[in-house]
Amino acid sequence: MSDNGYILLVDDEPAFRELAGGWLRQQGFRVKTVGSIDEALEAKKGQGQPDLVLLDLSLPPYFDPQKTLLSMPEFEGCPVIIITGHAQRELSLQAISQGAWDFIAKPVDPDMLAVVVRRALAKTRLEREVARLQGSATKSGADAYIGISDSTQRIRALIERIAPTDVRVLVTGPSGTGKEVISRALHDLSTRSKGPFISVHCGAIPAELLESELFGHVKGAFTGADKDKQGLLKLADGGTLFLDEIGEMPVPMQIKLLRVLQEGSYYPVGGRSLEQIDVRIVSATNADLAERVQQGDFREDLYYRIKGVSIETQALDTRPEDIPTLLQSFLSDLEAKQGKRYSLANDALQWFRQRLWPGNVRELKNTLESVAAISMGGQITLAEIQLLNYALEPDRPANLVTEPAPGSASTPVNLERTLDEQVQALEISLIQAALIKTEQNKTQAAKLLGLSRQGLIKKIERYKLEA
Ligand SMILES: Nc1ncnc2c1ncn2[C@@H]1O[C@H](COP(=O)(O)OP(=O)(O)OP(=O)(O)O)[C@@H](O)[C@H]1O
Repeated sequence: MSDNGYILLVDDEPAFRELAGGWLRQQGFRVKTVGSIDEALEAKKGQGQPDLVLLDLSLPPYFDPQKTLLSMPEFEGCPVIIITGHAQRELSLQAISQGAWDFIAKPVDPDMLAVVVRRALAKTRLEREVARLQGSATKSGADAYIGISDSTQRIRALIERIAPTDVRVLVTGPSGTGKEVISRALHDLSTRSKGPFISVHCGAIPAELLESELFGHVKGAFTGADKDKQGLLKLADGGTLFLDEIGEMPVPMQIKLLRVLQEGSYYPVGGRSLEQIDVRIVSATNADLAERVQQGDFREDLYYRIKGVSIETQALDTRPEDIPTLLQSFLSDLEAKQGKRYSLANDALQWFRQRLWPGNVRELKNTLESVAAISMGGQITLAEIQLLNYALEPDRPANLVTEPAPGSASTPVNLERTLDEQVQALEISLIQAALIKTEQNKTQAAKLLGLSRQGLIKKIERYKLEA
């Protein structure tokens, strides 16, 4: 079961602890229940700061209407939701004015509890992300890869783990999802960060030029080679060579690259003296390389050489919760660049969230920049979006909008059905939406959903979704 957040429930009624703890666990939260403030402090020592505290209002001395109403310095920075009896409504309102996030009255309605808890946790997540972004005016290292979704956070953690090692990395995922951002972050956090980061777009260089671009050439090697020229491999010496779109590298070139990776040396085109280099290779592709290997378009031995650790990015449409933080970060970049303030109206934010982004973050960023460019006084509203002729109707299929990813702030809560049943229903509707959008193209649909093609086919079979 996923970990949607860690909740500390403090209540002196054992029956309530058991019941509410059970409901919340069913919703995928990690819950620790304790009967007193002292036990809560002990729990904090053992298990660290919770993401949320649920506190029975009647527990002294933390709630004292005569003094500071709510004083929990030990839990600073973490939202506190007060649990009250009916008679304590006035006090609860006072507690909120003193900094509690919300209150909920006993007898507690499980649906309401889950909604209030999710809202509070979403707020903490956002606040932490804002603080993180503000703390890093120029984002570097893993922080440059922005977002709050589970998959983005996992990728950031992975970058931090593997960057300092010299392991080769293959970054896969749809176009515009930040594969180059990740590769750059791997370099910035590595021991090679003072060395060069050289990026080669293997698909953009004509096949006949790629060899001399990578290996360099000596004077007279071919018509037009009127002087010696260093290749990109040499330029990357002591640093990182980023091979973008490696899936598009012509097979004869793959053989030559394999030799370099095996031996750490190569001959420039037309040259006789062996060049030694020390580079870390990070590769990226939006193709399914394993499939290419099977089709004979990519050499298996090279595939295993470059693979090392794989990082897989997800299509933006599978993680819409990243959109607000990405927009916020891009707007701060624009502000820094242009020395101008921007603000994004709620209706505009909503529009960005409800649109599908087949071009992923690249398209999101470009659209935001276009809209910002024509905004009056930095105010970005639906009017600017309309002026640029974007359709205003949300184009995300209704079930993708109204049923956000499990664990996001507004997931509808239904305790009549088990968590597994609800997760399955959500999976089915997302798969159906992706198949409709891609006109039943399983490879595209799998990409959209951030699954492997094989993974999608298994799910289609399991849920009997074949048309
Ligand atoms: N998580 C992210 N955080 C910050 N910026 C991002 C993120 N993802 C993408 N971007 C931005 O989106 C644009 C495209 O990113 P990038 O070039 O890294 O994508 P890519 O996956 O390598 O695309 P392609 O496969 O087309 O080369 C860049 O401007 C990049 O800064």
